[in-house]
Amino acid sequence: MSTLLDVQQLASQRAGRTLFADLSFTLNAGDVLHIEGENGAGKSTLLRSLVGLVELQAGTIRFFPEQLPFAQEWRQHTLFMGHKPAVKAELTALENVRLQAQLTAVANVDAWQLLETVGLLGLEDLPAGQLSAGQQRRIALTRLWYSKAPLWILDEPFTALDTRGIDLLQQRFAEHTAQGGAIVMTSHQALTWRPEQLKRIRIQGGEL
Ligand SMILES: Nc1ncnc2c1ncn2[C@@H]1O[C@H](COP(=O)(O)OP(=O)(O)OP(=O)(O)O)[C@@H](O)[C@H]1O
Repeated sequence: MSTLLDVQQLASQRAGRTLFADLSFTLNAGDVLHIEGENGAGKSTLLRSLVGLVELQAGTIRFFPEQLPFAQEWRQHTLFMGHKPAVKAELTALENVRLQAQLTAVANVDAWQLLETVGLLGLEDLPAGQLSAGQQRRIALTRLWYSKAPLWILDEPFTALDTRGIDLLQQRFAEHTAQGGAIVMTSHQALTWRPEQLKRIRIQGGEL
């Protein structure tokens, strides 16, 4: 079974408070890792640490393949989505989808097809700032339908989605893992889909 991510003995502190310590896990092809914990427990900090956006107090993170230089490595290997949908309010839905594809250097993306997939056809010409929170989330999530990255790191991807949106996203997760991808995600909601290879970590008061 191929390993995509190996994390050993991570520790993180914020304002002198230990969020987590001695955190180790390995992600293999097909794995879904669900990070759970109350507000402020440190879930986002952990995901941001994995992609180098937050400094760690201790630990090692190894992405595979290892032969790539680090700066390129996680970008080519990993898709990271933070908890706020990264859309530009002044651009239309269609322009946002195209811009996201350009920024991730993916060519030949059919933006219209993506909008249809996520249920936004008919809204393509509206500025994203005039769309609802769930509709903006759907724009951001279109990346998941063309990403070639095997490892997805997703902070609260279900936020603001309705039931159909959550089902759609979980179907996409199932396809991704069936093709050998892996997912690390936070969510306050239990998954309604039961992945074959589900791992769970709960961060609570600095304990795991
Ligand atoms: N940039 C920052 N500087 C200082 N402290 C921070 C910073 N970002 C987060 N924190 C603190 O780190 C702790 C963990 O925050 P984090 O966002 O990781 O929690 P979370 O588990 O993702 O919470 P939520 O469920 O509310 O999204 C919080 O106490 C927060 O105040």
